[in-house]
Amino acid sequence: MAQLSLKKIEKVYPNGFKAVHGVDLEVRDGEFMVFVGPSGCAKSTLLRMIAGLETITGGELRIGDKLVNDLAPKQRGIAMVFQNYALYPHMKVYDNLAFGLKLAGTPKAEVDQRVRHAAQLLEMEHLLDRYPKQLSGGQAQRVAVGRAIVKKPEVFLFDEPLSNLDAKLRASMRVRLTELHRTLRESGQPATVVYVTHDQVEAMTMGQRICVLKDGVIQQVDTPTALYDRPANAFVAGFIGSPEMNIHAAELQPMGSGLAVMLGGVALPLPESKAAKLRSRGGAIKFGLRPEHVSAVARPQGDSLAVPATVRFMEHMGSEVFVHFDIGTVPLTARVPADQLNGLAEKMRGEAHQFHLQLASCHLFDAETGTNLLL
Ligand SMILES: Nc1ncnc2c1ncn2[C@@H]1O[C@H](COP(=O)(O)OP(=O)(O)OP(=O)(O)O)[C@@H](O)[C@H]1O
Repeated sequence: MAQLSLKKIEKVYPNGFKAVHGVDLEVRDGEFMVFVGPSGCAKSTLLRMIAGLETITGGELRIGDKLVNDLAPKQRGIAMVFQNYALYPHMKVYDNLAFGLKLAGTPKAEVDQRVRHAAQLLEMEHLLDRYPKQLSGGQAQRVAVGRAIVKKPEVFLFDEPLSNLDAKLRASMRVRLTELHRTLRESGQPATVVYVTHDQVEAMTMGQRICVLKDGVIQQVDTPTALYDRPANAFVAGFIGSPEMNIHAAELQPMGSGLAVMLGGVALPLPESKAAKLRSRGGAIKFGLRPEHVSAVARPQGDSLAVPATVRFMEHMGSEVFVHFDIGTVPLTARVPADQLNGLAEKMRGEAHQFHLQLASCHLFDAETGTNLLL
C-alpha cells in the first residue's frame, strides 16, 4: 500500500518564515496527484518534505501506514525526478539506470532485467549505449524517469520535470508520462505519483486529482473537471482555465422578484436557479464568467443575454478567436469559434456590437473571501 497521508503539515524555515500552513491531504494508492499553484505557493517545499529533503516542522507524514517524518530519503520508498534530470555525465544511459541498484547490492541479473524493462517501457532501448551529452532534452528526461522506475518505488515524486523542454516536446512527454502511469498499473506495479508544476495545462491533462495551492494553503483538491466547473473560490477559478475566467467586482441588486448583477453599469438578471441559492444576499460580490460562455451570436436555445459591447482587439488562434471587449467600463474576453465571426471580425474592431452572455454558467464569489457563493 502506498497511499500518502499528510496531517497538519507545517514548514517554518530557519529564518522564521512559515511556508506551509497546516496542510491536510490524502493521496490514494496508485493515484496521480498534481500540486499546482503560482511561484512561491510552496509546492516544491511540500514535495521536498515528502521526499525527506526538507525537515517537517509540524504535523505527521505517512507513506503507507508508516510515519516517515524522521526517516532519511532512502528509507521512504520514494524516487524523485528533477527538472534538471541530474544524470551522471560520465556514465552511459545503461549505467545511469543501473547505478543506484548496483550500489544497493542488487544481483547483476536483476539489475539487467530491471534496466531493460524500464528502457522498454520508455521506448529507449536504442539509447542504452549513449552518454547523456548525446541525448536530446526529451530523451534525457526519459532516462531520468527510467532511473526512478528501476527502483520500483512506492511513490514517484516529480518536480517540474518538463520545464526545460520546448512546448511541442512537453506536450508529447505529458502524454507519455500519463500512459506510463497507466501501463505501470496494468503491469501490476501501480505507482502513486505526486507531480509538481506551475503549469495548469500540465495539471489539468495529467492529474487524476489536482491540489491547488496558494501561499502554503490548500485552496481545493479535486478532479480536473470539478475544479473547472465548480471552483471553490475566485483564486482557483482564475488559476484554472485559459484564457482565464473573466472575474470582476460587481453589485448584487434586487430586480423584480429576483436578483441582478450590476456590472459596468449594465444589469445582468440572474437565472432563478442561481438567485435561489443566494436568498436575500445583496451588495458587493465578484462576478465570474468563462470566456467560452460569451458568444458573438445569440444561442439557438435563446438562453443568452445580449449586451452592448465595444471590441478592443482580437487574438486569432486558428479554430477560435479570443475577442477582448468592454461592457461599459469592464473588460471581458470571449472565446469564439472562428466560423462564428465569419466576415464580422474586421467590422467589429472598435465598433459597438452585441455580445451574448450565458448567465446560467456564471459564478459568483464573496467580495472579500472569494468563496464561491453558488456551491
Ligand atoms: N530555505 C528557505 N528559507 C526561507 N524561505 C524559503 C526557503 N525556501 C523557500 N522559501 C520560501 O518558501 C515559500 C515557498 O517556496 P517554494 O520554493 O516551495 O515555492 P514553489 O511554489 O515551489 O515556487 P516555484 O514555483 O517558484 O519553485 C516561498 O515564499 C519561498 O520564498
